[in-house]
Amino acid sequence: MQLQFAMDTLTTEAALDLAGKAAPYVDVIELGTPLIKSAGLSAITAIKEAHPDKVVFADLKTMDAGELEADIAFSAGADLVTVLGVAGDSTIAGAVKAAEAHGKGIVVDLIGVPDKAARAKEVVALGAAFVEMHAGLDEQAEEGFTFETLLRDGEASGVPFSVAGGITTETIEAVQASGARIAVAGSAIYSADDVAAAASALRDAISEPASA
Ligand SMILES: O=C([C@H](O)CO)[C@H](O)[C@H](O)COP(=O)(O)O
Repeated sequence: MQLQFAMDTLTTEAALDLAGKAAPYVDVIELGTPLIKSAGLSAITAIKEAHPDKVVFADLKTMDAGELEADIAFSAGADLVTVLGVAGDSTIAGAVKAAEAHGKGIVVDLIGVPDKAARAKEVVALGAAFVEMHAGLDEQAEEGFTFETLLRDGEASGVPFSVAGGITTETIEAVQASGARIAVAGSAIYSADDVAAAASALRDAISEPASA
């Protein structure tokens, strides 16, 4: 299983600093939605130029204009771009068309999708590289939140999936056991006093070596 670092910070400078500290321990560097909205597409270019050996993930969460939005993110340097699973099939198909033109990939974020396992099958059939079983920051803050359902949905989907939703060193082993391709960790790394140590601890908690 691979480790993805989601940077929900607001400036390119902060993102470059975080990425520099965490990069030795992670496979995928994600520019979070708030970062891209705040700093713009140039933040994607800056991260890719600083880390050309890493997979750069642009969390656009596109809902419409799939081909256009994906195209501008790939042109800026992204390797993977997200489209929302609640978007229409034509939006996802358009984003996949842009990915094919660039030789890159679309990830469908299933945040807010009621039946994640069923939608996962549909969007992979449309050409998505994989899906993200995701509970967002607001859902995580709701009373009684548990991400166990994300793991069950991932297993039930039968398609390649990542998991995001407040993953920590205490929970990452369960994510791996679910068969996830990638564990996405944001606040567990960027909110830590020692960012490098937090990323390293998550890496150490993954028992199998990183694979492509
Ligand atoms: O995608 C995310 C969220 O919607 C804000 O952009 C987070 O990056 C994702 O949830 C991972 O972060 P943590 O939940 O803090 O691990």
